[in-house]
Amino acid sequence: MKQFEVNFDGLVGPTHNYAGLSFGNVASLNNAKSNSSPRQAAKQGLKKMKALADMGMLQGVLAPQERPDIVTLRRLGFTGSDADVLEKAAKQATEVFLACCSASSMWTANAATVSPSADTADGRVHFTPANLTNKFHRSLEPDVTGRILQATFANEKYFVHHRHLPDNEHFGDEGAANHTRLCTEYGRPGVEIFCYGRYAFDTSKPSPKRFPARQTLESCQAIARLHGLSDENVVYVQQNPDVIDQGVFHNDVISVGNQNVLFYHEQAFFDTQAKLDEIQRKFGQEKVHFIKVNTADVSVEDAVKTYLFNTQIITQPNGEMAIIAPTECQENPAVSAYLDKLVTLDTPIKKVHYFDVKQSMRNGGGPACLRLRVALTDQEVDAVNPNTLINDAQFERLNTWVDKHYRDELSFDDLRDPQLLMESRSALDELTQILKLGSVYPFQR
Ligand SMILES: N=C(N)NCCC[C@H](NC(=O)CCC(=O)O)C(=O)O
Repeated sequence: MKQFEVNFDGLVGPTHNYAGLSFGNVASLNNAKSNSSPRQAAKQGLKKMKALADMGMLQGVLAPQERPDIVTLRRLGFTGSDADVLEKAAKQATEVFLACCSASSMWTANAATVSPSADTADGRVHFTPANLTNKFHRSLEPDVTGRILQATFANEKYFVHHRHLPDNEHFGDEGAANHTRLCTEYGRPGVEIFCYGRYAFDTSKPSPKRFPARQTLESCQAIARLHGLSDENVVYVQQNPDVIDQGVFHNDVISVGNQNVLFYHEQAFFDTQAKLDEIQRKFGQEKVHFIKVNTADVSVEDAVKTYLFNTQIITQPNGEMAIIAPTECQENPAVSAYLDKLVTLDTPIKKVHYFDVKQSMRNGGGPACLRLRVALTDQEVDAVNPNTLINDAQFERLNTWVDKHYRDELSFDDLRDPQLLMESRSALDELTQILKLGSVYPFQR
């Protein structure tokens, strides 16, 4: 049996824009209202997908969502033709309107939590879409995310799809952005690490003061139950509330794991040593490489600015690990010096590849935000919808599709243009044919 980690990257949607919607996410607020380029954004994402496929990695793609979200705007009382709905919402409730235009489903690390078959009681791969309750614009995603995941992983023999957790802050869940898995090999049982920012029911416990903690312990526990994980394979780790207050809105902004490596900032966690000991104990005989980055080498501020930890650590076909980093890391002297040093140390990480994903970074989404990791056996890979896997032909098709449908520049005023809605729908209609997803969007049903 062969085993792989497949990255499913989010394809950026045609309304990609900067609306300043994410309080607690520094980049989102800093770039609010600047013009965006949906075409560049989608192409930057596709280029990263293609590069990983060219490195011999299995690479998938997840479709974006339909925006502007007319169904939600109607649910909120805007009436008339679609053009009327857009016009009225933009005028009468600008913030609500902008939230309904966000292309935020591109960050598929927040699409779901995934447990590989080696970890689950029934030996199938389990998916729970994230409810993303903390931000209104993101809370609109889970239903369609669930449909896209079901169309991508469609075989019940291998894949189980749960409904997202109850839509309430008590069960606030941000998916794989707060979940990482360590293992010896992808197809062997691993340790699933669930990170949370606060306790939902016990307010006497530590929590951030300035910015919201989006994920609760209770949501992590619910997902572990749903996925049939054994207590011996799960570790719950609280994020350090102080780093959430410095802009670490998801744990994947301050730590990332792959196989026997946990790469983290010394300030990332609460009760760090006890948690690392628990991880090592549950991991078993083999030693985990705990790669700690000290504040003296990289400050939390630089980590948030450059997304040093929102990198992907991948195991290449030759067995060596490489880091997929945003070019912001290369441009920052402290961070690039750190990475230059890291590859010379005695750890499995031997190389750094830099990618320009600036369009996404300006909304607080780095390389790791753009992908959902799914560890699969060869049989499970064969059961995935093959049209969602990137090869030369599919890359060419998607790149041409972006050129045909996407605008090069988008401003706030463009978002209310009914023509943009039509363009987006015809783009997505064609996309569901390219990826053979069936009718996943509200306008198709
Ligand atoms: N760290 C991970 N895994 N994901 C990053 C998500 C970024 C996203 N930004 C936004 O939604 C900004 C949209 C705007 O402001 O227009 C968020 O805050 O949820």
